[in-house]
Amino acid sequence: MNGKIVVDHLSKTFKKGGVQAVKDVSFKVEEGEFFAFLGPNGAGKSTIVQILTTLMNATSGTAFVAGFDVIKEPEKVRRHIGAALQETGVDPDLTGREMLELQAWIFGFGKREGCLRAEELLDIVQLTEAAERRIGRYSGGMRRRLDLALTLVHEPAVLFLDEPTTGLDPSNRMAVWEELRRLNKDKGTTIFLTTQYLEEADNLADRISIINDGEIVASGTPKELKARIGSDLIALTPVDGGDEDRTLHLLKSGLMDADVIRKQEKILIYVEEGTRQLLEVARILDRENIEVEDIQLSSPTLDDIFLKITGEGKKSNEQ
Ligand SMILES: Nc1ncnc2c1ncn2[C@@H]1O[C@H](COP(=O)(O)OP(=O)(O)OP(=O)(O)O)[C@@H](O)[C@H]1O
Repeated sequence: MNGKIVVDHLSKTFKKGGVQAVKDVSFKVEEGEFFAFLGPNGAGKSTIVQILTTLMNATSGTAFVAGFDVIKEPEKVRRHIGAALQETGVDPDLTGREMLELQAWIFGFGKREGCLRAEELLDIVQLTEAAERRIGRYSGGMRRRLDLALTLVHEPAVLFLDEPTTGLDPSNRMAVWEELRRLNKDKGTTIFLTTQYLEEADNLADRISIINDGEIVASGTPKELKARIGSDLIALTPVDGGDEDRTLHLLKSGLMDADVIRKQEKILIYVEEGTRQLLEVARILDRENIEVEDIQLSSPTLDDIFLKITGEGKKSNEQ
């Protein structure tokens, strides 16, 4: 089973609107790896997934999935992948079991084999009890789990999941996570997942690429990325804006190993040990008579991470 993905200088410009959704993107996913593309709305995640799953052509560049060229050998690619995309076509009048049996038939299973496979998959995604219910009556979480089961019918070497847990409640999200981990560890399935949730990528992926505005802006293991961005964020708002330059300067020089940046009226400080550093921040503010309206300690959001990474990009370009 060759579960590798190799993407080289891939670009996509939509004729309609002239949007360059993917800009010269290159990356590799190793066989058996759990890889996540993390990015906000409109970053280009779905476009890349559509190209890799042969549903759309790239404008330039090459992509190989499971050893086959997505442009020249789309049928071979399709035979080796499973894809749970954002808009999947399931018939709401069929039951979960019927839909799975139909999918098995599409993939060339005989009747008996198809029934057995459907039974097995219903159990895996915990839908056995809802097997005889019409899909139209499934909850959002059940639909996602059925989508997942449908992609697994033919035991694909590579699984593409486009935002598989968007809109799910926490318990259903956990159930999907569990299943994905199991598939990756026990069956060695290569998983390519897109998400807007930092927590999801962090929990599941061996490696993450952060994508923004069609470009990969950072890649690494969750640990490497977190080390780069700091695991905690202190955000403070000086009263009436204060003397921002002075405050920024004092914090930068007073805090070792912290990144201090400005975001509108706030000052953001990325640190490793937030609680300890919060005390130090308070000491500096007090000593220098800087009044603040608000000070908060939290985990960085995706927005904060982009701001930091794109800010770093600018700095290194200027050097
Ligand atoms: N068929 C299309 N025609 C024209 N522009 C498109 C088309 N599909 C996507 N785009 C544009 O390409 C860009 C990337 O969209 P894409 O759907 O790949 O982003 P995404 O990261 O998957 O976002 P989301 O998380 O919202 O799904 C956006 O600016 C989008 O408006």
